[in-house]
Amino acid sequence: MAIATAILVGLLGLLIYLLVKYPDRSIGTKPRTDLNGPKGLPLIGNLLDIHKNEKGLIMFVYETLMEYGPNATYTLPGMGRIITINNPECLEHVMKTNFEGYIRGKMFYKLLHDVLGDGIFNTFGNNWRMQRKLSSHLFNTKNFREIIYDVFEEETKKMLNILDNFAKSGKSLDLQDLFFRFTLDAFGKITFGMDFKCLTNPDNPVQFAKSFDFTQRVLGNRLENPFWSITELFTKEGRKMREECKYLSEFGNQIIENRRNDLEALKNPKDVVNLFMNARKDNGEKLTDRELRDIVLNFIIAGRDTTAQALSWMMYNLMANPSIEEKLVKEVNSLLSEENPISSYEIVKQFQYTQATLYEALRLHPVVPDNFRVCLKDDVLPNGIPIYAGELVNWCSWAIGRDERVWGKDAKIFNPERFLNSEDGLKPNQYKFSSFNCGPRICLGQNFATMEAVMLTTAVLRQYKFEMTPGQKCPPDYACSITLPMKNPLLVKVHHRCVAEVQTADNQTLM
Ligand code: HEM
Repeated sequence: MAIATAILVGLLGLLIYLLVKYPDRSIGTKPRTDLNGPKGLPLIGNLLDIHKNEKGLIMFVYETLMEYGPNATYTLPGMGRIITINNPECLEHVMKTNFEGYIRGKMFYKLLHDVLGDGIFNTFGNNWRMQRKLSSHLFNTKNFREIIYDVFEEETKKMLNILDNFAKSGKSLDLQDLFFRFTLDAFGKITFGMDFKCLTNPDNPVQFAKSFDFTQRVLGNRLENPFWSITELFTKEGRKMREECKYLSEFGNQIIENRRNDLEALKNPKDVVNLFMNARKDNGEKLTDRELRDIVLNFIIAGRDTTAQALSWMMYNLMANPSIEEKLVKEVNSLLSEENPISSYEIVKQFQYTQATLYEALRLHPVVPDNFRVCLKDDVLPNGIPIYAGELVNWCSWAIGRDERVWGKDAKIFNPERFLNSEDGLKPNQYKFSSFNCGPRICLGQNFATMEAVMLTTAVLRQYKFEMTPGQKCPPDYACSITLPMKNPLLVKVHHRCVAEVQTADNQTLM
């Protein structure tokens, strides 16, 4: 009894000590009186501030940016102190000038490892350099001409057929789901010579896609739950996560095994799997099957989800802004025709207004909305703010896209012309427009995704017009994920353009 009482008193004493030591911040963090930021609670810092926000972390960071400016600070249990770098100068410093000084860190590595393993998204240092160098071979002009364009054309034709059926039947269509099917089919063919048949068998749910979506959702939840590694041991979600990760891992292994047994496919020098199978690491060894599997899965995430979400947000914004859609269709009609209904490789770059519309959708709905790095060695930002080793920096492209200090008074308005009228045009400053990331880790697939999205939207919008079915939330809610999918289906009616009714008033509500 006496021992129990002594332990209880000891624990109480420890709790009081911790409460006094960390009165407004998460446990283990040092105070930063030189920085502003939302006051936190004892021991858990700003954890509840994030959870009380419907849009979670991104809205919390946005509100912090509005109230305290681009370099504010907050704390979270498990993550420690986080300093925001929501301005182009600081982002450039972290992502380029002192590139070697910041990494994603052990905590994020562990959080993402079940799904991303040691693939390109989740590695730093030599492993990253090797994967980046090899991956970049896929994106050369020759490949664009010889493989990528042909696959996009073939898949675009399938999309046009599907839309034709929906226009005739008058049934509602989930546009977001269709874009996910399109990008997975196109990407599977280009990178692994594999047809997932998502477009040709629309009623047959692709288990791989379902598992993938589930794991993305859980990764999103993990970002907002510092205790995920414990809670997932006991929850249904945790159990399912382990099952789905196992399925994905076996799926990736199967791709590698099939390839090893397919002598014909092994001869294709441009295929991503082959590229990596033949590659040598710095120590001269070949990659293991496990390493190859991680690379395959990372590529699917990169190629499927991102572009499908960009297309969904672009279409939503066009439906909400008919005058912009009208300008885009005018451009389409000036370059495409009955005889040439799909853009050729040669003219795809001429769809400047369409590309600007895609970038504007990504400016306001960046598919990687939030990002973090851990500081390895004490550092100073260009504006004199010190960052100490172990502290995290955080930038939120979603919040930066809405900041008038960066984008001017109309920051929250959907206006593709801002790209065309600016000096940089369609090559915007990557530290201001960070939707494709920035610095040496800028997205390798930017041109790939741009070409895919422009080819598809121009062919589709020349012939069809979408109308949102009534009763849906505008703008759509975000699903919990590490990327930015819509929470609910994007339901539309499809009309042949010639008979479509013309709407007049733009609805630019975006927040
Ligand atoms: C609209 C479409 C896309 C957007 C907005 C986008 C955006 C991004 C972002 C923000 C990152 C950085 C992620 C991070 O590590 O935090 C990234 C990295 C990457 N993206 Fe994309 N991406 C798109 C499409 C694609 C496509 C289609 C591919 C492949 C064909 C691709 C390949 C990659 C690769 C390989 C990386 C890793 C780069 C590295 O860490 O060195 N992306 N992308």
